[in-house]
Amino acid sequence: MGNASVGIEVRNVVKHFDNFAALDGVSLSVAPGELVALLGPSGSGKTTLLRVIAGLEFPDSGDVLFGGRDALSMTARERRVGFVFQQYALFRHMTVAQNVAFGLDVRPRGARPARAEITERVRLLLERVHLQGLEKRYPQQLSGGQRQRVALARALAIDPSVLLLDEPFGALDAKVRKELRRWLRNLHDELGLATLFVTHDQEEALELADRVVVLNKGLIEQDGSPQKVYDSPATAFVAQFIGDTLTLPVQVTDGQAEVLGARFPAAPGTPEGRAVAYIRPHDVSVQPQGTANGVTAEVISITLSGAVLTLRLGIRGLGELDAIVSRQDVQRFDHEKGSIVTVAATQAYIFSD
Ligand SMILES: Nc1ncnc2c1ncn2[C@@H]1O[C@H](COP(=O)(O)OP(=O)(O)OP(=O)(O)O)[C@@H](O)[C@H]1O
Repeated sequence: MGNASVGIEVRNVVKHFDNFAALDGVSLSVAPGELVALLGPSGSGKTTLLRVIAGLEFPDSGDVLFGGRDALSMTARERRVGFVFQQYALFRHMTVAQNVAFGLDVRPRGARPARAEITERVRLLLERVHLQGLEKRYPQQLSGGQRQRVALARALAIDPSVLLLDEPFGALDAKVRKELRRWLRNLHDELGLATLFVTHDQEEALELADRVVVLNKGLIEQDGSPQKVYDSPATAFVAQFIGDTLTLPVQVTDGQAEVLGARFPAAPGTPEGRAVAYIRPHDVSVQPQGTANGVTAEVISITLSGAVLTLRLGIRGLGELDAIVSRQDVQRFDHEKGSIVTVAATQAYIFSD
């Protein structure tokens, strides 16, 4: 270990497959020591962007810089990218130690460290990913989470200049994913590399990253802190993609629209007239009828979802809407199936139709 970490800069990258623009002019940067999540739905271009950065795909136009140097003129090997894939990345017929050593073993003789040095490096790497003692196991003798940690150790073995992770926890169950998220965050902080982490899981992106870049159809919709992306979605796509939003039709007048009894500003540039309000179930308040401003609704069902309850509400003329409320509120207000309640939005995002 020991090569200085470098930042990644992507400038206006375009990549077509036939006539289809997988990347349609993408710019982003990842500073040394920064962990950036690239978040987007399936097919939005996330993997393509990682492959362009890694040197596995060549862009039609645009630039990729590592530490200010033109990376497009370097081969994939010269870029020294640590890459972790979603799954199937380990060699089944090789032990854990052989898998981790792979990137060093395949180097030409002059550039290959001595056997003893490789063995020692593998030992240190396995310690770093908390898998010491498992050198002789084969991948099928490991849990999914352990396999991905081996994959990370293998990516680190080449002493990478940057780290690219393509849905590394995508195939794991929710509990393991959460544990590995924290573990990865700590490891990233120790390493101080520029890390770009691809995910389609908004919760993972918001919890893990210093910055979230939302990609849709080959274009960046928003690039900002997790809080900014969550609290101030820049586009209708981000509003809809983050936070399990519900939509309601609204009318914009004087740059505002009434949503469930309260007025909220429309996004800058939203034309007057028909528009769409995006509301998160957490931003819907449910009170006993007549005790607050809002609209009248009927509780259609109540579902327990962990520490909170989801109330499905029927609003005449508008349809159905979910509200997430605390158990205390449900008890305090005595909400039950069939109750008539007053519903109000505490936050809403309004974009053109
Ligand atoms: N080699 C290729 N040839 C043709 N089309 C491709 C190729 N690679 C990717 N694409 C297309 O480019 C688009 C972006 O693909 P990409 O794999 O980058 O998306 P993604 O956001 O990583 O999706 P997922 O989350 O499903 O992996 C998709 O429509 C895909 O079908």
